Amino acid sequence: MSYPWEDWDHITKIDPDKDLVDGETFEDVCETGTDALEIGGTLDITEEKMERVIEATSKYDVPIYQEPSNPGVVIDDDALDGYLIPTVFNASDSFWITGAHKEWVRIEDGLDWDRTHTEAYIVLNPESSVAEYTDADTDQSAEDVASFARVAEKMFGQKIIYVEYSGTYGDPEKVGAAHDALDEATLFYGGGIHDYDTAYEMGQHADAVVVGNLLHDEGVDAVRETVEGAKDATAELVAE
Ligand SMILES: CC(C)=CCC/C(C)=C/CC/C(C)=C/CC/C(C)=C/COP(=O)(O)OP(=O)(O)O
Ligand SMILES: O=P(O)(O)OC[C@@H](O)CO
Ligand SMILES: [Mg+2]
Repeated sequence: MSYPWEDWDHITKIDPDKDLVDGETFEDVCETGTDALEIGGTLDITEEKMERVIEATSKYDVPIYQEPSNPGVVIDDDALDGYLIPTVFNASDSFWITGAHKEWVRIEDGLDWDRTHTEAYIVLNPESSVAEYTDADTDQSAEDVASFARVAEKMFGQKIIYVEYSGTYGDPEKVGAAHDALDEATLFYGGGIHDYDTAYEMGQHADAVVVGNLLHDEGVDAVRETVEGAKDATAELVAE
């Protein structure tokens, strides 16, 4: 079976709680060359804000996925290509590993399983709200990260492993270790990507890089540069 994310090099994460840079539109975002949009964030996400972004982005060609940070914000909308549901492998509280998921499945009947996928997060920036929120144990060596990645793929059948440094640029060695540990699963990297070089460097280790804050802080021209960095890194790997 093949999955759409296997072809992605670059993902733009839109936080529905944050604005775009003045004068920029969702059409501009879709024209950066990014391969997919993930809509989600940790704080203050409401259904209304989510719906506004889905409505504005669904007119364009780029696939859109919701990444809900809790069961209460999931939007039932045919315009979504699917749902990428996080599970945090290094969370201290099992609520963020399987508990929230159990609640979601208990409350909702008729989930669309064909469009529902999981992302196995390894959260590594202790300063991030996602680390605080999930009480993640971020003190992980490259070997630990590789082992989590392998457990996620081989024992839990995860198709997407996500090394998450949300808000800060991470350690390429740890990202590379996760990549080396995987056979088939797709590796996402996110955190602190802000220009061509950082996208290029992490793009050499991860299958796809995720760019979040940059869109809201700097805008679409900066995002476009990261698309180029990520695409060039992949082109180079393919040529090797
Ligand atoms: C079962 C369902 C439907 C939901 C539960 C989903 C889970 C387990 C969420 C855990 C938290 C998580 C991994 C959320 C993903 C989104 C994310 C990492 C957002 C980044 O958050 P920001 O709001 O940008 O905050 P920081 O950058 O400061 O971390
Ligand atoms: O906001 P940044 O630091 O780009 O991180 C992207 C993403 O991994 C957040 O979940
Ligand atoms: Mg963020």
